Amino acid sequence: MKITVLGCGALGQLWLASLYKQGHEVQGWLRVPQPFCHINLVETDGSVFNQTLIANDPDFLANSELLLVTLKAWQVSTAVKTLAATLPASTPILLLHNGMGTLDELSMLRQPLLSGVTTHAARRDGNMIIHVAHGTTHIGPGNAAANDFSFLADMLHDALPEIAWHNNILAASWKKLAVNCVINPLTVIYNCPNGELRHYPDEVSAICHEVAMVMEREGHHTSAEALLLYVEEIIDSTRANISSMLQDIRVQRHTEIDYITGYLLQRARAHGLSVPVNSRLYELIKRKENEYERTSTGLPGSWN
Ligand SMILES: NC(=O)C1=CN([C@@H]2O[C@H](COP(=O)(O)OP(=O)(O)OC[C@H]3O[C@@H](n4cnc5c(N)ncnc54)[C@H](OP(=O)(O)O)[C@@H]3O)[C@@H](O)[C@H]2O)C=CC1
Ligand SMILES: CC(C)(CO)C(=O)C(=O)O
Repeated sequence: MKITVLGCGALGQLWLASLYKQGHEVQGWLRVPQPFCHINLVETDGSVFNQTLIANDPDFLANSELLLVTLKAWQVSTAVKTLAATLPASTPILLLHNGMGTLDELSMLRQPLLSGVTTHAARRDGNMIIHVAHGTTHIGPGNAAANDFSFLADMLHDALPEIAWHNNILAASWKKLAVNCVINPLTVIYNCPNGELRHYPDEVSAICHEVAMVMEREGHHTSAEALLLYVEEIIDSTRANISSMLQDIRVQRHTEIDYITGYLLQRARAHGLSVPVNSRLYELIKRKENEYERTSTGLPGSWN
């Protein structure tokens, strides 16, 4: 299959390497256009994959059979809209990122739109990408045109297992959103690895209660207790991790808070619900972000 991967960071390079090894024709798409991108990946077993692939070729894009988007949530909408003008109307676009809200931002696209969340872990170390842990990628249709694309799950599974297809991907996206609403802002506030959140059970529980309330109103069957159990499991299984939001704050990068807690607040407001614990966390993270972004311009607006 001919595939363009938009965003050649940690997840992007992992997918480019995996798809290339499976025999697919792949190109990367970089923010600053270049004819080639370099893939330097250290696999979980220590093996190294080095390959130079073509990049930013508009003819390749115009003939692509899949656009795989591995950008941060706040980078997605503008970049995808730009590429969608060249992409065939029948080519599916798969969004893989933390947070929610991009499907709404891209609802005008004519292409089949899919979305997904993953528990694979990869991180940058200098000019290398380290595949830290294998996981499962949950994907499903994000608009009606994508309902018939479950065959993509098999193709992607052969390249980078596990892949799970969901007819209702929003349920999986909300579960991941709940995890990120808890772990990401709290690890920033306490400046700690994920596992230390075990010392803050009241806050973890209060966030889960608010998220469960909003999820129920959105039509997803859940309970605060079920969410709490799930979040506690992830806190334990990722106990040594530095969350992506804490990493972003530490190096003064824009965070995904607008698409995580910000999205929750937006949906809560639409249902007339009050979520004071999450509102406070949102304000605290935005204040930290503003401390280093005060002078910069051109960043996307927030949901709030
Ligand atoms: N890494 C992981 O283990 C996991 C990541 N996720 C989620 O997946 C998403 C991607 O994460 P990750 O790969 O770690 O992020 P990275 O920041 O490593 O990768 C994003 C890449 O996109 C590039 N980029 C930014 N804007 C554009 C643009 N307009 N056109 C082309 N490229 C662009 C960035 O380049 P530059 O830096 O030059 O701007 C960067 O290389 C995030 O939502 C993250 O939360 C979820 C689970 C696990
Ligand atoms: C699951 C978790 C919290 C793992 O660190 C994550 O998705 C992140 O850091 O963004």
